Amino acid sequence: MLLEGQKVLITGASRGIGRATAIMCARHGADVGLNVYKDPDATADVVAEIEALGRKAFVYDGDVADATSAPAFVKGAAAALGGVTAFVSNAGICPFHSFLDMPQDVFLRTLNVNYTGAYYMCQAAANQMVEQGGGGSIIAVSSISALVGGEMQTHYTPTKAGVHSLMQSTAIALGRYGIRCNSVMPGTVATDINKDDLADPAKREYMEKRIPLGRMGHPDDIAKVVVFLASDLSSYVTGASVLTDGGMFVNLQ
Ligand SMILES: NC(=O)C1=CN([C@@H]2O[C@H](COP(=O)(O)OP(=O)(O)OC[C@H]3O[C@@H](n4cnc5c(N)ncnc54)[C@H](OP(=O)(O)O)[C@@H]3O)[C@@H](O)[C@H]2O)C=CC1
Ligand SMILES: C[C@H](O)[C@@H]1OC(=O)[C@H](O)[C@@H]1O
Repeated sequence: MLLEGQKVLITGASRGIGRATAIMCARHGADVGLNVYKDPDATADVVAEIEALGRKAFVYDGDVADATSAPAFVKGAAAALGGVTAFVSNAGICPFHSFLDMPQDVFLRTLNVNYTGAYYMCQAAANQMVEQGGGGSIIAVSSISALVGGEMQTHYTPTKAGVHSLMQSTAIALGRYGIRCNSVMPGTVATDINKDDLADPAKREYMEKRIPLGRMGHPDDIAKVVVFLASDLSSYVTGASVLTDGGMFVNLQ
């Protein structure tokens, strides 16, 4: 097991990549702090899976875009689990919308959840790790969309680039405390975030044909990389990004 004795906190842990990451961290020996939002049934399911693995689970239900959520989640989890050794900023939304008529509320909500919320959460986690001493690992779930664009994602792709850049700068700011900061960049993973978009057979076929490995990602494909970045296997990795996309990014022709 790669995370024996670790205390890993994950935002957006009720579904998709966050859920898979929480369960995989527990499989690798970690106790898990789960930030969830408006999804009590899904949360109960994740907690049950974690506890069935013999690990502890702490749940904090709060909007990452609300500045009070970050200290409440981190401090609550640290008290319940006995500290924080790794933090995964995962929560995110992608309400596809055209650029020219992008409603301000859609733009601002996407920015506040995907970037501002990530900033608050990573800052709270870092302060907890500094207070504890002993270093730690902060992982932001960025995206292939940090590197390329999307016609219906003009509000979204900059937030993914933002969290990637945040990891580069926090890696510098926190290195002296032994805290590593890295991003994982998933390609396209079939989850609720893109359920409607990928319901279009033509879009789904286009995306799948771009992927040399011949399939879209599964949430576990991303969770494995997060476990690596949280573990001692990545002890000299900081300020880095791990593109995890089945080869989609490099596939021009
Ligand atoms: N799926 C993909 O193809 C890719 C995803 N990503 C990134 O991965 C991350 C996870 O996405 P994915 O698992 O696919 O999406 P899902 O929609 O499946 O899950 C998103 C999770 O984030 C939570 N969440 C949403 N808004 C908030 C909020 N304001 N506060 C707290 N939690 C919130 C959701 O909780 P609730 O259920 O209550 O809404 C849910 O648990 C995102 O950051 C996304 O940008 C990056 C590249 C590709
Ligand atoms: C929501 C998208 O389908 C998904 O999220 C991203 O970051 C990439 O754009 C993926 O395609």
